[in-house]
Amino acid sequence: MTVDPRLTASSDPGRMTSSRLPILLALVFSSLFPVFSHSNREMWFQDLFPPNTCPINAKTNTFYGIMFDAGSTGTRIHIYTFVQKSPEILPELEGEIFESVKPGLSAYADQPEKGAESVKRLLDMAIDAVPPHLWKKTPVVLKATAGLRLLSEEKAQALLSEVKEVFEESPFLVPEDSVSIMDGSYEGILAWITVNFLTGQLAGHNQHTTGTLDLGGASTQITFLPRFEETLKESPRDFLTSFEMFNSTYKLYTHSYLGFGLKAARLATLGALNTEVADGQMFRSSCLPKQLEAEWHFGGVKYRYGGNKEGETGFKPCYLEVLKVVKGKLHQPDEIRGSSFYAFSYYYDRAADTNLIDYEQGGVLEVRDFERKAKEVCDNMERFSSASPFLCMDLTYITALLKEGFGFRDNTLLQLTKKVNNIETSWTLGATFHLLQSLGITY
Ligand SMILES: O=c1[nH]cnc2c1ncn2[C@@H]1O[C@H](COP(=O)(O)OP(=O)(O)O)[C@@H](O)[C@H]1O
Ligand SMILES: [Ca+2]
Repeated sequence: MTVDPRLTASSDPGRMTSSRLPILLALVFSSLFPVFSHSNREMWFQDLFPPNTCPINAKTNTFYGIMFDAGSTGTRIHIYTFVQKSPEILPELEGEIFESVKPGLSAYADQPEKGAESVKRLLDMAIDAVPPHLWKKTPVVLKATAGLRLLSEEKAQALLSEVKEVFEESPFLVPEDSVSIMDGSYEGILAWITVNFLTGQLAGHNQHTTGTLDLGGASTQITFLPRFEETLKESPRDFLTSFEMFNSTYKLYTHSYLGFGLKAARLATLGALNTEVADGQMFRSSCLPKQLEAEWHFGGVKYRYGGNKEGETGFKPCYLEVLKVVKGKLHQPDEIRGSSFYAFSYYYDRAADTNLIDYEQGGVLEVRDFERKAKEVCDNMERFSSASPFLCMDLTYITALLKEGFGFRDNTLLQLTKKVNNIETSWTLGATFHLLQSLGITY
């Protein structure tokens, strides 16, 4: 078994990223709202917060937003702190407290109360982190992604309503719709907002925004701002979404492919996705070590899997297996071939696991680096036997997804990033902006 490095990184309860982003964020905010001056300072507030709550006479104050990411492999809490030092100065995103638990909510499909308990444990951290006098003004929201999308409506609803109860028993502000399954297109858009906000790209006129690639356990998203008319014309209608934030409208290309997350892809490669699993049934693959036989739990189901005892193993046969999962299944927008993208989640984790990038710093890779590493691992499985038995399959899937799925070139650049200025590159920050905007919360 490999240790998910994110687990160790996040096992320090109450870790507060000490980062302050005053300069960058003040820059971003002021460019987003360039007409700011003492006399028209309401201008930017009106965009972020409705005028009736504009803190024109507010003194220095801090406000918080709590966003839960109920992912397919884990549940995470992000507690964001914003500081507004004076009415003349724009609020700053001061920091983030981040913690996670495994497994994700969908693993509690048959025990919704237990699932809600895992949320409660994380929420208790927020009770410690947010000063009591601000509890009532601090919104708490949970958005679930692909894990819950794959459950039956009934099981998903049971989990969500247990979580809602936990929220309602808490001292925080519980907005309407505080617990829901997020639409896949929002997942992509909000991650794009987060990354481009944190890197200061939203400050200009959308000239240099960067596309984002998120590879979750159960689904994967691709999002970018099209530059060419062709892309707008040639893309399926539901891949293009207009989204308003910070007083700008972004017409983004975004799509979430359900069942194409890394762990769902393992099952698809094994031929076990969306099938009734018979008792004791064994799923074999040339992407796994020959002698391997083991069990794996995902989404509340137990799978038995193993290597091709007699048959072939290695990169070539593995690539052919994986290709069946992606070939012809994804839309390939021409314009992305020459662009560079930010990539995170499992792209990051697997690159870090195999020393393609530094775990803390991240790095820049070409698509072909994943292929090179996949060959190295798959053709020498015994050398990598201490790592996850799925390492070869995962790297091969990432290679096939990028090349044959999305149609990236071998030399397309990927910026692997886990954090920007000490803030997690997660859709949750974009979602928190959206939340604050809709609630008109400032302190
Ligand atoms: O806040 C975060 N920052 C960076 N990576 C994250 C964060 N939250 C989750 N991840 C990454 O997301 C991946 C797991 O995907 P997830 O469980 O969210 O599945 P899903 O998106 O398909 O529901 C892992 O690579 C994990 O490290
Ligand atoms: Ca996710």
